Amino acid sequence: MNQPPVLINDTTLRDGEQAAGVAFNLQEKVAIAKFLDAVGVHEIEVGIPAMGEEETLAIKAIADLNLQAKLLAWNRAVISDIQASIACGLKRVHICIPVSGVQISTKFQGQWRITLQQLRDSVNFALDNGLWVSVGGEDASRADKNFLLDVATFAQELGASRFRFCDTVGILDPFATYHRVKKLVESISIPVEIHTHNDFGLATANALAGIEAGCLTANTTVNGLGERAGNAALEEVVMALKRIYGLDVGIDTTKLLDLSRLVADASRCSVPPWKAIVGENTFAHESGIHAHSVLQNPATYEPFSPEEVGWERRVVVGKHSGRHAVTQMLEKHGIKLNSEETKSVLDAVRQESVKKKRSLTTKEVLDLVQNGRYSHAIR
Ligand SMILES: CC(=O)SCCNC(=O)CCNC(=O)[C@H](O)C(C)(C)COP(=O)(O)OP(=O)(O)OC[C@H]1O[C@@H](n2cnc3c(N)ncnc32)[C@H](O)[C@@H]1OP(=O)(O)O
Ligand SMILES: O=C(O)CCC(=O)C(=O)O
Repeated sequence: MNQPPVLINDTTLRDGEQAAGVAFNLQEKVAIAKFLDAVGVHEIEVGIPAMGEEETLAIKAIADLNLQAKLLAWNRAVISDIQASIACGLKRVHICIPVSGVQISTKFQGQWRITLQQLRDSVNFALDNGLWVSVGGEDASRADKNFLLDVATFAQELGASRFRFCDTVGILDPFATYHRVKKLVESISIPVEIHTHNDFGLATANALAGIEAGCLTANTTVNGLGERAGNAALEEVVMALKRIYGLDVGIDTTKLLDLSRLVADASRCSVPPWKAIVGENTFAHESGIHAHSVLQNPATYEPFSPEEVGWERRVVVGKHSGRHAVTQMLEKHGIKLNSEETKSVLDAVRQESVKKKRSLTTKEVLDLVQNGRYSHAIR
């Protein structure tokens, strides 16, 4: 098969797990890696071997699975970090160095030459040990533009096979992302990866802008889990590429919901109902005008069919319902009401929904009909 136009390098097991309070155990890490691989994710950032034994045991267990997906571990520009990655049996490493003034002054006391020396030493060490190397420019979005290009060129000259552009604190918009990444892509010959954060709710849009500007890989996480407001969500990037850009990256989208549930469960971070692609309301219709149309033609209010991402469509009855949805629900249960009776059921539904603060179950609607004792109701 030809290589897809864009590769997904999923970092749920690294940046996803960095979300405050999230801690996967070995079994969960292995299950998530297997699922990512099964849906066709091309690369998995499995974690940070420098964290110690618990983490390295999980990473080794994933490496032993011989998955189709390529595995890489995250490292600082520190030789002992690379040694820890090698000890896990990994063949690919990602090596991060800060590139913005604020990061270099805080972490390296402003000594950018030392930062670059550490990068050189760690990349050389990795290459000498036969590893494939990706270099990450942490806080690239706040870096001096020329310095960023110098670092990326330096990484390329050292022998890195990829450079990751990181919008570490999520401060770019898609337009700025496009221009900055395009400049980077045009300045180096190794592929560029986009890594975005969601501090202003723009992570997915910025990941797409990076891809549009020429990135070959996008760093994503399931459910957008990750540091602070999270990362670009795997399911959003994949579906936007498929449905907005017409780019099929070879991922089985029908499994995205199950994958989301697995990660929500393991992370103990539930997904809000309105969350794109995997939120429980994404294919639920309550409003009368919507339900009336969707019952005839779902395309009126759905961008694509629910089955494409593992959902089923739901038309629910609640405060905003109109008579068409209620009539359809009742007729399915052999109940035919005249228009006055339907209106009266709708009034009761609205009151009950406000009281319960949710839509009603079928049984609750049937009970309302029963309690209304409509003479025309046949069962
Ligand atoms: C933007 C990102 O997401 S970067 C990824 C961040 N992820 C994590 O931090 C999660 C896992 N981290 C950890 O388990 C630990 O922080 C470890 C094992 C990596 C390091 O732990 P410790 O040695 O206890 O150091 P601590 O975390 O307190 O401080 C970080 C150290 O790394 C240095 N450092 C930070 N980034 C880099 C880098 N890219 N390259 C080299 N050194 C770095 C800091 O300057 C500091 O150095 P110092 O100990 O000499 O002062
Ligand atoms: O991989 C890197 O270089 C840094 C990654 C990261 O998590 C970030 O910058 O937000």
